[in-house]
Amino acid sequence: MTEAKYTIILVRHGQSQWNRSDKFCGWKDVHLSTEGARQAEYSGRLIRESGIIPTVLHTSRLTRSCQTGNIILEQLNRQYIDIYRSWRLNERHYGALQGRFKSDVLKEVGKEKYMEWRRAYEGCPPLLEEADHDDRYKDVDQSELPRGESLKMVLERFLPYVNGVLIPLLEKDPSEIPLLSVHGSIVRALLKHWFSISDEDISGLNIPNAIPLVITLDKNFRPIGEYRYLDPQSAYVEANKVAHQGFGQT
Ligand SMILES: O=C(O)[C@H](O)COP(=O)(O)O
Repeated sequence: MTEAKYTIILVRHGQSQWNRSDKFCGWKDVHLSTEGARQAEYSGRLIRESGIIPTVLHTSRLTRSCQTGNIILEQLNRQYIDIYRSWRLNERHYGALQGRFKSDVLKEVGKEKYMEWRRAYEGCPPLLEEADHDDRYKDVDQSELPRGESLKMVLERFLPYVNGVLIPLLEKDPSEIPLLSVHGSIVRALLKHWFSISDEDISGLNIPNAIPLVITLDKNFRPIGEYRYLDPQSAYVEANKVAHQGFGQT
């Protein structure tokens, strides 16, 4: 049997205020809703009960991912651990759809286009004229900042973080357990990459808010078995709600 060498915990942030109102969010810096903060607490409890205790936190530069990570660490009484933050862990940039109600976009462009923009691996939403030149991205080569992205583009900008930060940290100390408090598209991109999910199948994968999932890797950073949610039943129910966003039924 292949020996497990590394363990990684991934979690999508808790419900944001725009998740609650079914608006495209992307790089807009929307905070957690009250329910989202409660979900993040639950996430922390699940991790505590699993006994898989993170030793380092990675977040994006978006507040909802930072808030979720902080709440989880508070639940674990581990607010002292190191935190790494990067724009490369940001949600997929939703281009000109950001701030629009999902139901309005669905009505306007029809189901096929709507699903292509939301879920097709190479489906890219209409681009913004200008990238987000926010202070938090001041150290980033401005030509790298997206104006809208497909999941494929997310994977391309996220992999340098996996190979340049995440993996080297684990190689240095294999006992580290990183917690990635991130976004739906980052979780989808990472699962696609590590579990070789096809372009077609990835379009059917939806990620629930704030249900942690655990991945075990061998010494060559190849996954062992399947990834597993710490609360599979809730993950199933909540992922189904995500799938139906915009359709007026949850
Ligand atoms: O950015 C957003 O709007 C959400 O976090 C993800 O939205 P999606 O599930 O429609 O891709």
